[in-house]
Amino acid sequence: MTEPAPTLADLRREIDRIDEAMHRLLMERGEIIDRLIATKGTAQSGAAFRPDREASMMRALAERHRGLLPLDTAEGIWRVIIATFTYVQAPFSVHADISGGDAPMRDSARFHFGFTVPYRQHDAAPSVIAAVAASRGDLGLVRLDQGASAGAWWRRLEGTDAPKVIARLPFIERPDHPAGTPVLVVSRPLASPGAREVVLYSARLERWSGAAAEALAQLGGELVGSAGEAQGLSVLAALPGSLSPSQLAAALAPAGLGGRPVVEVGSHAARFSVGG
Ligand SMILES: O=C(O)C(=O)C[C@]1(C(=O)O)C=C[C@@H](O)C=C1
Repeated sequence: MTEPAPTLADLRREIDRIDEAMHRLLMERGEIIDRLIATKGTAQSGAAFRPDREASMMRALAERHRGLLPLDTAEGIWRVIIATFTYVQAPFSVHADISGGDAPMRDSARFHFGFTVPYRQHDAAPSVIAAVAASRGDLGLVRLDQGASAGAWWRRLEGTDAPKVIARLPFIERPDHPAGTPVLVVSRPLASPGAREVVLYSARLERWSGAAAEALAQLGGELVGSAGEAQGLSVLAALPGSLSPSQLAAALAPAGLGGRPVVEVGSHAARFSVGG
């Protein structure tokens, strides 16, 4: 005798059972977060965001994901869960540079931080960085694909107490990501060390040089920003964290590196992509 096919009501009961279990697990997750606040000392630091932990959680999610549910949805759900549990530990706002348009920045902010976290618009990156510097634990989002028109905003990150880059979004890169605008996340310097697989440096070049860009690429690095300044070019360079600033300086030498020291302005987890 073959089993009778389940009825619609049977299948809906299964869905209700799963939904209730998921909801109970989320509430249980909230209880763990409640205990974590004391262990982590969130109240003292005023900032709960741990980008290195989040990058590894998002990577694990992408690696185990299977089945009918699109990865976009699974990623979006967990972004909202993690961001909201960050927010309930210590409220923060997300400040976005919308000089290249509000829509992609709003999509990125909402996808990665949900709707509970306030979204504040700024007409340029320096104003985002100033807002972050004046806050206790806010995050700033600056677009990476605006070219020279955005100016050398990363120079505002120079100095020990100045905000720093702490993450690059999206955590899971892929073609057709629903919020795939490349964005750097800026915060006040983290109390605990963040991810350092990629370290970002601000430097001044005398001129543009293809040979320098090529040497940087051979080290596994890249120029992620450049903008003209009074004498030469201000650049934002990304370098694997295993390499030293002197290796960066040697790679950039064909471009006439100089005028001021190479300065670290932040770091983030290794970029991770799926598909494509
Ligand atoms: O692991 C932590 O430190 C947490 O605060 C928990 C949690 C999460 O909800 O999983 C929230 C915020 C952090 O950015 C990372 C992860």
